[in-house]
Amino acid sequence: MTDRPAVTVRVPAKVNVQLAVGGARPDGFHDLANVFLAVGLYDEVTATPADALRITATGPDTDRVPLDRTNLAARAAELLAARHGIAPDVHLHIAKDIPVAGGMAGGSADAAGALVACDALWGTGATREELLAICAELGSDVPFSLVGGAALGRGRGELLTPLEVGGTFHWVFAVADGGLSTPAVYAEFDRLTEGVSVPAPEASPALLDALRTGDPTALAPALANDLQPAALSLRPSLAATLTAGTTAGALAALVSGSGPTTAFLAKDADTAASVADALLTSGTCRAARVAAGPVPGATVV
Ligand SMILES: C[C@@](CO)(OP(=O)(O)O)[C@H](O)COP(=O)(O)OP(=O)(O)OC[C@H]1O[C@@H](n2ccc(N)nc2=O)[C@H](O)[C@@H]1O
Ligand SMILES: Nc1ncnc2c1ncn2[C@@H]1O[C@H](COP(=O)(O)OP(=O)(O)O)[C@@H](O)[C@H]1O
Repeated sequence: MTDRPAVTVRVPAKVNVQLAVGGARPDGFHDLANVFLAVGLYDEVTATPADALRITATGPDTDRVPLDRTNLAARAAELLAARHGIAPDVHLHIAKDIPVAGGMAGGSADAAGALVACDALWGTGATREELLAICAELGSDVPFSLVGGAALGRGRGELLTPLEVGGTFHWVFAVADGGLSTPAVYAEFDRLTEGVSVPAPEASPALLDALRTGDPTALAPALANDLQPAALSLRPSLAATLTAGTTAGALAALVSGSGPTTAFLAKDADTAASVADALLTSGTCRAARVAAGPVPGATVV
């Protein structure tokens, strides 16, 4: 154990403003055109010197977060330590605010946060390229949690091209009871598209233009999630949440990634606040959170 000071890293959630899904690949993954936007809901990962690897977590629903070595933050610490030939001795505390298993990449955020925090604590001096390679090994969404902002993810989502965004978009996120398993949602996508020829996934030019100009009224009709029918099939009650948000004045509504969190684009911050109130009153969700994006990725605080 050393007397190095603790390092805290703040990492944002994401919403997929477009999630175009291709057919299943031989390795079981799906090729994507995944347009990520980082939004201002955050987990914080604090790395403190310790005699062994230990994970703790506080926040809503942390009873559903594994505290053993299957936690993505623990796996991140182990991968970084192994590459540098050191023991992964660290206490990682996760202050969770991103919904668990909610389609907002909370576990990926914790993995990226743990990587940056351990690199700083241990002085391993990993390059950006090395960090991105470890992120891709940990999960398809983890590289984006590291970089934040907005990006197009190709391949299984890990091959990122940063995107220009010309303004701030205001969102409401309706948190559902319980989570949805990402593999189960992709499997339901496969079931629903069986016998159908699934086109190669492509980013929508209209959507990329709307991001560039920062215009929410242009972004709204371009929002698209190919996993939404699968998420709704597994969780039909989400349809009522989507309707409650658009009735309350959201420009558009969609399932966030694999769900079950639903995302509502508002024209401004005031509208987002009133849509959040209406969603809560509707009784169709457990919590409603407002957040804006884009925001930066994993950042030492
Ligand atoms: C759907 C998305 C949209 O951004 O995120 P969530 O909404 O779950 O946060 C991602 O594709 C989830 O990424 P992530 O959660 O990192 O997935 P991984 O750990 O890499 O893979 C978990 C499982 O999801 C499926 N999977 C994931 C990515 C991909 N391109 N094709 C897939 O089929 C596979 O069944 C895989 O075994
Ligand atoms: N640090 C972590 N935080 C949350 N979940 C984690 C973490 N590490 C592993 N998991 C597991 O990953 C699953 C997916 O969690 P999460 O990343 O929050 O959702 P999603 O993939 O929908 O964005 C959880 O159900 C949990 O079993």
